[in-house]
Amino acid sequence: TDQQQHTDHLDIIQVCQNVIRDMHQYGLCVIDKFLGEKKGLAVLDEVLRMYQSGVFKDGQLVRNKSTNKQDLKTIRGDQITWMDGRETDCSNIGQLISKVDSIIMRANRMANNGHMGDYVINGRTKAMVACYPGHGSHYVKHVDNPNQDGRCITAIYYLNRDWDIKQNGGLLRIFPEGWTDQVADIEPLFDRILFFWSDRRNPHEVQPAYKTRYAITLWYFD
Ligand SMILES: O=C(O)CNC(=O)c1n[nH]c2ccccc2c1=O
Ligand SMILES: [Fe+2]
Repeated sequence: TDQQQHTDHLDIIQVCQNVIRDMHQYGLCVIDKFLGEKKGLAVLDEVLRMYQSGVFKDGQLVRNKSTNKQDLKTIRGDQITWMDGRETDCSNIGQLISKVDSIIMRANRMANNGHMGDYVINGRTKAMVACYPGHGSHYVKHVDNPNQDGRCITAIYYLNRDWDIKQNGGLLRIFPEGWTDQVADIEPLFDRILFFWSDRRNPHEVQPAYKTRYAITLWYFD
């Protein structure tokens, strides 16, 4: 209905204003209930089906001090697969990607007074679907784009229902440059999306996860 389209349109504008404000103030932005339960579950189903089909590349081997003993054991880190969202039976992932695209592109236009970091976003990577298989799999502290490879915004959509950070770990901790002794702790909760500047302003780490942890990441270029 055009009433529904009207409210959807207002939602998008509201979301874009939040993204512009938070990116300008904090260099990061978290939005919950991004797709809504129904569409979020549809995306999760497609990711789980892909994971079962074995298309994910095996995560790199990570040496990991085991919790109790000091001996080093190797565990598998993140397992990933790349997709453009046009694959068969992945239309919901495709719709997610289009929604993130429209928000980033619109926010970039709306913030023409350089409030989206003075970038002119003109493209993005494919979508990287990542699975941390649990058993302590993690990602060491890093910067996504340390050497000006063109990526300026990281967008991560999380798919983890009933995630209990105390039991399951897998916290994303960002160490925003310029924040003295403060960090941003982001739980990888279902239907949550996170945006942050991809460069040295946002070193971050994925803390050890003890339950399978899924996320879809897009990097936008300027
Ligand atoms: O999942 C998260 O909360 C954050 N995740 C990351 O920062 C992250 N960053 N860079 C990567 C590069 C290759 C494969 C996986 C990754 C990866 O999960
Ligand atoms: Fe990262």
